[in-house]
Amino acid sequence: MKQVVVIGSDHAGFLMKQIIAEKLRKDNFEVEDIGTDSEKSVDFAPIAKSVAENVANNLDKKGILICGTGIGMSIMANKVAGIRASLVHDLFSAHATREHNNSNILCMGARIIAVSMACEIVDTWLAAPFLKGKYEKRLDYITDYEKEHTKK
Ligand SMILES: O=C(CO)[C@H](O)[C@H](O)[C@H](O)COP(=O)(O)O
Repeated sequence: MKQVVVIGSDHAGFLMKQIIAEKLRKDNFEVEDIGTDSEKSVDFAPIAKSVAENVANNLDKKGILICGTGIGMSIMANKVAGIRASLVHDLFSAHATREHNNSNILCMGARIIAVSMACEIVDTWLAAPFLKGKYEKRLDYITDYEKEHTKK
């Protein structure tokens, strides 16, 4: 079965999102593009919320969020229980946040890195495995916190 990647951006990340979505389709991923659909100015938070809730409702999926810096997207996405969104602009972090944090959403800033670097980061992040073991125990603390504080 194809790995599903849910992708979203605001206006600042739109062009990078289009290139990454196309690249992922060529690489045989199933891409769910939730917008935005132009460079017209839009708010980042509803898009981040939509991608994060989509991934949280099906943890087999992974998400990618792109805005100018990736910061606003990561702040919003990490409010959703079950989401571990990582702001990444280098290959070491792309690999490490999968191995150590079981990151399920990748956030990037289109005003910070070139598209070629973003594509390399996406490849690295999608390919890296979660190492489990001691890293799983550390994440359990966050999951327990979410369970205690999430309204039912
Ligand atoms: O939300 C952001 C910062 O965390 C993103 O970088 C946005 O893309 C940015 O703020 C958009 O800025 P603009 O002046 O509205 O183009």
